[in-house]
This record gives sequence, structure tokens and C-alpha cells, in this order.
Amino acid sequence: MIKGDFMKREVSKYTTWQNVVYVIQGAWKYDKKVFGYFGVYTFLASIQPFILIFFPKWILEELLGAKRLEQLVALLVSFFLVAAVVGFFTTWLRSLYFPHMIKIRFEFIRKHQEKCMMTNFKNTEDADFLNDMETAFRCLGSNDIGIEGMLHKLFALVGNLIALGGYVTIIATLNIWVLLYLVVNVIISYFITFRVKKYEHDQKDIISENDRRSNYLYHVMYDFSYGKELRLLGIRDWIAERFVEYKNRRLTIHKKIKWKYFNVGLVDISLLVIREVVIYSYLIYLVMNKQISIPDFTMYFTTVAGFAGWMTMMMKDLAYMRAQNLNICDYRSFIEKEEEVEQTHKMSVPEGPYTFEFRDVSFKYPNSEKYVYKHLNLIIHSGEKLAIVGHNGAGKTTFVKLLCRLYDVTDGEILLNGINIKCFDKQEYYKKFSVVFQEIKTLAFSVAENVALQEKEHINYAKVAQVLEEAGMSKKIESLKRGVHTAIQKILDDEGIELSGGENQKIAIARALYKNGEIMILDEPTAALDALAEHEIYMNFNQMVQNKIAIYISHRLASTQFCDRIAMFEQGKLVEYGTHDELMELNEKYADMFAVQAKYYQEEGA
Ligand SMILES: Nc1ncnc2c1ncn2[C@@H]1O[C@H](COP(=O)(O)OP(=O)(O)OP(=O)(O)O)[C@@H](O)[C@H]1O
Repeated sequence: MIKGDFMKREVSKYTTWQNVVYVIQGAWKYDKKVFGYFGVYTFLASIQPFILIFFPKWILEELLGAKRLEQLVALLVSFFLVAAVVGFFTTWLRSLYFPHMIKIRFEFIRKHQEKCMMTNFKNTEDADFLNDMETAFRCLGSNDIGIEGMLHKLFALVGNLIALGGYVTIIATLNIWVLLYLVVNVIISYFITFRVKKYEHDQKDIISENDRRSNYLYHVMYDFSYGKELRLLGIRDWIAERFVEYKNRRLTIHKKIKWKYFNVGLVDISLLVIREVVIYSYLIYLVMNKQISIPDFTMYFTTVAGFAGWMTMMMKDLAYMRAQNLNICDYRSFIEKEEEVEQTHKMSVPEGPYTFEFRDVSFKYPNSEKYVYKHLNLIIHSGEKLAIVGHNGAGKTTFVKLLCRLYDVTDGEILLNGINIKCFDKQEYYKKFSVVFQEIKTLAFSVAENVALQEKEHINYAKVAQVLEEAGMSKKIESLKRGVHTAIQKILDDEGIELSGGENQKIAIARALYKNGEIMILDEPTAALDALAEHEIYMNFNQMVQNKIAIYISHRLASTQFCDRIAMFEQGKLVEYGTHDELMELNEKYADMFAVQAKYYQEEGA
């Protein structure tokens, strides 16, 4: 079964009308010009069908009646002129307003991007949120779906509605039952089309989740940073097979949807054939009984064909808009997803020195039942250099995430100089930290921009040079032709350079030094560095941070000797805490771990 482990979630509901208003308000806000084009286009589109209805009728009347040559020439010339001018201007206007529609869509994309960048950090690790993000983007992916699709159809629809008024008036003069019959036909076609569109939309959760997984695998296959694993671990076939599995699932859903569209097409064609036979037989009957003239027959003939086609098209457009409405609901429910609102008038973070206290802190990740910490108590004194050690999964990175307020504690509180950190303005609080995380993220910009994370004109180049020196990267950068102006990676600049893992880490360390936050945190940033480089960096860091709090997470216990205190975590508990000498004297877990590592170093050195 395709559904497998994919979940289906509720989204907020807006009516089509509410979303039409939403889209129009957005268009008005982002590009008012589009409404000028809209007025002229609508007028031209609404008169276009009647050119083909009335001119042939008038020409026939002249031919069957007075047969005046000048009159016929005048009619023919006006027919072609009017048709050409209207045709030209509608096409021209379309090409004029199209870029404006794209501009409006880009504004909605910008809102989507802002939401992704500004959302609470915990959402970025939440699978449901990531799925909703992907589903919402489907509303923005091309010209003819979602928001832009709705706008295009709205343009067409208003002109069509005016034209419809004309059609209805003409057919009503023939016979009101003919009109009703045509309307019923079209409504049936509308409902069956909409049902398929709704079915298609109902598959969105499954498609989103499936696409997210297959896109991930696609990314792995093309990302050369996985190159070594793919080749050496022999997982190429395994990854490729899983990718094909997801693609096949997608194909099966696609086939089901297309099969439903095929059935709708069959019903549509049957309705059309029956309708044509019934109406044209009736018109022929009227001519035979001299109830209408030949020119009238032509006029009704064209009108009926046009009306049915026109209405079917309109109904399809309406069904299409209702289907896009579902996509727009997805978009809005994502954009309007509630964020934890920070109280206004938050406190300013006081000036240092700082002391932090974890008071009876318990924490579990959202969507997880397992507590990472229970009743954790720990004080980080001002100016202290604290090493956090422990086995994999012990909760070291989580400790940093809580301290930086990327997550809020589940129970208990974290205090800064005795005040709960939740009381402070979050953005101001973030500014106090310089953190180097395990996964280094360099941008495809210049070295200087990567270090300063500022616009070129605001960068303090002397400071960039100094921190690169402190991070042990100055020799490498100085050897480059363009120095700190050299781009990292080749994505945006052909002359960009590829850095090794250790060099990337040094850039990240330089970045933290440049920011010069009042609390420095290194979360295993030295894993890719050789022992000498690690030693140098810790020395430099200790000099740089001087009276500031510095927190070091490292599996290499050699680094703990630079620290005032060591906190050892195990299964979410602080199992040992004290100076290196105290813990060695205690001769328990830390001492064991240290002894094991020391032995390796000695063996390596031997
Ligand atoms: N976003 C998350 N959602 C749910 N659980 C998580 C999340 N991040 C981490 N965990 C879990 O929390 C626990 C602690 O993880 P954490 O990353 O803090 O460990 P760590 O000590 O830094 O490990 P390592 O030394 O391997 O980096 C682990 O059991 C991990 O599986």
C-alpha cells in the first residue's frame, strides 16, 4: 500500500472566496499596475466572442437580402479589422501583464522564505513542519498553479463572465429550455472535474512526504561530499534502489490520478456529442419550419457551440480555482502557523559579567517522549572555562542549544545573573553568543564575508586578518591570489576554492572570534583538526576570551586541561563535576576515560 507510514494532517480551511480576496489583496499590495492591464484585458476578452457571432450573421443577411457590394466589403473589412485589433491587443496585454504576475508570485515566495528563516529553531528539526513547508511551496512552484494560477484564472474569468451575459441573452431569445439544458450539462462536467482535482489534492501529504524523502536521496547522490561513503561503503546500489522505490510510489499515485482524468474526459466527450446532436437537430427543425432565418441559424449555431465551450471552459476554470484554493490553504496554513509569540517589552540583557544557572532543568525534544535531562542543576560562574564531556548522545549539544535558547526547557529554568533567560529579548540574547557548532556551514561568498557575515562595505578587514591569524588560517589565505576576497566554493565564483574539513573549521572559529560574543562556545569544532592545530586554537581561544565564559565540548580530553571545571554527562545526568585534578583524584568515570585516551596517545606516540 502506497500510504505506508506517511501521515495525513489537517490544514486550515479558507473558502475559495476568502482566498480570492487574499490573492487580490496581495496583488494590490505588491503590484498595482496589474489591475490597469486587467481592466483593458477583461473588456477586450469579453467582446472577442461576439465578433464571430454577429459579423457572419450580418454578412449572410446582406448576401441573402440586398446584396450591396460596398456594404459587403465594408462588413468584411470591419470584421477582419476588429478581429485583428482585438486579437492583437489581448495577446499584447497578456505579454505585458505576465511578468507582473510573476513578480507578485515572487513576493509570496519571499514571505515563504522569511517564514522558513525566522521560524522558531525547533521547527527546523520537526518532520511535520518540514512536510508542511514543502507542501506550501507547491502553491508557488510555477505560473499556472497556486497563487499565480489563481490570478491568471481570475483575469480570464471576469472577462468570460461578461461574455457569458451576452451568450445567455442570445440563447434566451431562442428558447429558455435550450439554455437550461446547456447549463445542466456544464454543471455536471464541473462537478466531476472538481472531484478529480480534489482527489489529486488529497494525495498531497503522501506526495510531499514521498518527495521530501526522494529529494533527500537525490541530493545525496549528487552531493560530492558523500562521494567517499558512496564508493567505499558500497551503498551506491542501496541508495539508488531506495530512490527508485520512492519514484515508483510517486508514479503509482500519478497513474491513479491520470486514470481518473481519463474517465472524466470520457464523460465530457459523451456529454458533448449528445448535446451537439440534440441542439443542432432542434435548430435544423426550426429552420425547416421557417421559425428562424438562415442568418439567425448561423448566429444561434455559433452561439450554442461557443456558449457550451465557453461555459465548460469557465466551469473548468472555476474547478481549477477551487483546486488551487486547496493549495493556497496549504500555503496560508504554513505562513500563518503560530509561532511562540515573544512577549513585547522584553528585558534588555544586562551588561556582563555573567553567571548562568541551570536550576532543576528537565528537557525533552518536541515530538519525543524521552527526556534528555531530568532535574539538571549546574552553575557556570562568570569568566569560567567549562569543559563538557560525555559519550555520544549524552546530551552535550542539547545543553548548548538550551543555553543559547534555541529550545526552551520543558521544566525548571535557566537563569542569567538570577533572571530567567526567557525574560530577555531573544534577538538581543542571541547576540551575546559566539558559537561554533559541529557541522560547519560556510557560504559560497568570500573568505572575509564568511568570517564577518556582513556586507562588504561594513567589514573590518584588519579584524578579519587578526582572527584568521588566531584561527591559524592566515598563511593559507595569504597564499591565495585574491586573499580574503577569494570565494569559498565554486558555486557563485569560478575561481572559488574548496577548503578541507579542518580549514572550514578554522573559518568557523575565526567567525566566532570576529563576532566576539560575550559567551564563547565551541561544540566539538576541532574534530577535524590535527592535535597541534587543536592545541594552538585552544591556546588562542583562551587568550581571546580572557574574562568571558567559554564552554568547550570535545571528545578529546586533552582539551579539558585548559578549563577551570569539567562537567561530565551520562544519559542526561551530570555525573561528575569539578576541576581536572579533582576528577582525576575521584578516580571514577572521567579518570577512566582520561586514562583510556592517554593510553592511546602514548601508544600512538610510541
Ligand atoms: N532534534 C532532536 N529531536 C529529538 N531528539 C533529539 C534531537 N536532537 C538530539 N536528540 C536526542 O537527544 C539526545 C542527546 O543528543 P545530543 O546531540 O545533545 O548528544 P551529544 O552528547 O551532543 O552527542 P554527540 O557526542 O554524539 O554529539 C540523543 O539521544 C539524541 O538522539
